[in-house]
Amino acid sequence: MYKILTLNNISSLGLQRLPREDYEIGSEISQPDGILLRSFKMHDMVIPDSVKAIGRAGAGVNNIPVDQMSSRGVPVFNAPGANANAVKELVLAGLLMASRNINSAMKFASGIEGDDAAISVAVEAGKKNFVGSELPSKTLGVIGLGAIGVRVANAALSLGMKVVGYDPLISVQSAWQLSSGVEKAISLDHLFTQCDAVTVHVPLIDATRGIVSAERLKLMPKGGIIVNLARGGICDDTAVLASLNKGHTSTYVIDFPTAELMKHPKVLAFPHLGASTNEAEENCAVMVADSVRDFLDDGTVVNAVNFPEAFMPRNGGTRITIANANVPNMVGQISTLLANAGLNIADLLNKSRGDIAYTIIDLDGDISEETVAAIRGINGVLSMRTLPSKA
Ligand SMILES: NC(=O)c1ccc[n+]([C@@H]2O[C@H](COP(=O)([O-])OP(=O)(O)OC[C@H]3O[C@@H](n4cnc5c(N)ncnc54)[C@H](O)[C@@H]3O)[C@@H](O)[C@H]2O)c1
Ligand SMILES: O=C(O)CC[C@@H](O)C(=O)O
Repeated sequence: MYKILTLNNISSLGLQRLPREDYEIGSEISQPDGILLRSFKMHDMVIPDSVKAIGRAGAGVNNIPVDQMSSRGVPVFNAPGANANAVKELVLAGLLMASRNINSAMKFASGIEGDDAAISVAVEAGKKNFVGSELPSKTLGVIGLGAIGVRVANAALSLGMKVVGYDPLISVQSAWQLSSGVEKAISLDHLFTQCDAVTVHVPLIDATRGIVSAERLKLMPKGGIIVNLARGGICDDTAVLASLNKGHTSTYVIDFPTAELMKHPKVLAFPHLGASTNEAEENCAVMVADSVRDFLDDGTVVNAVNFPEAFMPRNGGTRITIANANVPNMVGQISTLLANAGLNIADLLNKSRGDIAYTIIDLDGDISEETVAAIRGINGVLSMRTLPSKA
């Protein structure tokens, strides 16, 4: 029986992927084998040694101490692309709200008093204050062309916008999905110079912190719109507020409000709503529950942010899995210990990613406690699991 601790509400459709005869799930579980979460901040939490896998029902993993988990040989799974459409739709909503002054116009409308005739007069007199502009007359810059950025760029093109993209690390899959109509910016500065609106879709990491800076905001034409549904910190909020106050930037659409941002009239603050659709919550929960279950049951690794992909069909015998530092002769040392114990290797898979290597070995016999301890004792082994044979 595996124990799963949930740190946030996880869609029941996802939790149903973990059969109750094999999985105990709850928010108060001690010594869990796995953790499922959404935006819970794990950095200040003591993560029990019992934890073998962490599943983030979403895209961003900046709330999880991924490096610490890597050093313990614990994979962190996420749900790539599972909420991308939801975020894309809210980005488009934000762009439309900003370019048509929808928020201020609605506030104006809801403040009108009087009978129907008076309202009609006030509406017709007041609407001139909210004249907007149409998307096809504008250029959108998309920073980060991953699951969300590609969808935003393609959708904006289909709405008639000119679209300029920037992603020096774009994946082959994203490059295939990106419309050929999206122009490539040669640098971030190049992008800001050309764009009336800029939207960010990058993870919050050292390299992306503050990339929307005072200097870059100045490169944009007057009246620009900034959209940040990625993470607080990617835009320098102080610089954006200064630009709003000068009238250079017209609107800041943000999914990560702060006290200062919320009170600003030119800020459209959403309550971290990008992924909050039934569809996205279900997609994320199902995807990540499947990854955690496949890892706990079979040692399979799919959609981990810190481990290589690894899948080997079960051959029926005992399976061992080992995560170790990606240095020479680890597999050699492991197989020597198995041979010394008289164990035959029926099948073996070894993959690496960055500093981590991961090995799955199916054995013809049962492994003893002594051999497990000897493998765990090899310098560089981060974690080891023994999975019982499967009929
Ligand atoms: N508001 C929400 O509810 C919500 C929902 C989902 C995701 N997000 C945020 O959006 C981010 C992106 O999500 P995604 O699903 O598109 O992720 P993704 O991994 O598919 O895409 C991220 C892209 O950023 C690119 N990138 C990385 N560093 C870069 C840099 N320095 N400059 C330019 N590009 C860079 C990568 O190459 C990749 O293509 C997540 O990390 C998360 O923080 C927010
Ligand atoms: O879980 C959520 O509601 C938000 C998730 C989102 O921020 C993500 O990074 O996927």
